[in-house]
Amino acid sequence: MVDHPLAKSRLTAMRDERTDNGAFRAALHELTTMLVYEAARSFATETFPVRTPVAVAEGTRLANPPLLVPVLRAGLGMADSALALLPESSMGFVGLARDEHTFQPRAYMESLPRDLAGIPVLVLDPMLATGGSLEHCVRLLVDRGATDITVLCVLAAPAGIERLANSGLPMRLVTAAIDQELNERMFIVPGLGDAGDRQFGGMPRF
Ligand SMILES: O=P(O)(O)OC[C@H]1O[C@H](OP(=O)(O)OP(=O)(O)O)[C@H](O)[C@@H]1O
Ligand SMILES: O=c1cc[nH]c(=O)[nH]1
Ligand SMILES: [Mg+2]
Repeated sequence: MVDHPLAKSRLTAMRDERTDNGAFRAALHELTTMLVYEAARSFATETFPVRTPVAVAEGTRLANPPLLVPVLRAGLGMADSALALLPESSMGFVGLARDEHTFQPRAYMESLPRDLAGIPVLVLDPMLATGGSLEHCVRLLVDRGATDITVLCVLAAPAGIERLANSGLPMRLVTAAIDQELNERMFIVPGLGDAGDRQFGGMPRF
């Protein structure tokens, strides 16, 4: 868990029901920068000589930049910030919409490299509620050969964390907070509402 005063203040802005869509997106962008910074702490690096105006120094770069995978829609609000910190990365996309009645994820888009063997993957989705959506997404990645998967969330519910842990899928979770529970509509409590709607507005589901 990323436990930092600045991360907490951005999360507080996102929770506040008075925060409008623009300010919500701005807080999510900034919080994502912090989450990526923390998640990248364990990324493998390699060194190489770099010439300064004075002498040669030892430079450092990521040995294997990760594939970024925002889960549409809500994960889109994390994509730009993640790519700004990891400009060498490529991006794939997964589109999932949770059914309002069954709470099962419905996949409507998938744009991923065919072979992910040897490629670290950073999944971006602000919300881990029941865990159905992220389990579906990570399974897609594992089916393509990914073994090094980090999931970046803003808020996680205990039920979702447990579901991912019990799935047996290889992944590491980085989150800004773990909330109490889910309500009868499977929303995180106290949570922040619907992270997609709060960024992009409500829309009729097709
Ligand atoms: O853990 P779960 O119970 O599966 O719920 C979490 C999912 O719900 C939200 O997406 P949503 O389905 O609302 O789609 P949206 O991003 O288009 O709003 C969120 O971004 C996750 O993907
Ligand atoms: O609380 C929740 C649960 C699922 N998806 C959201 O956007 N928010
Ligand atoms: Mg939503």
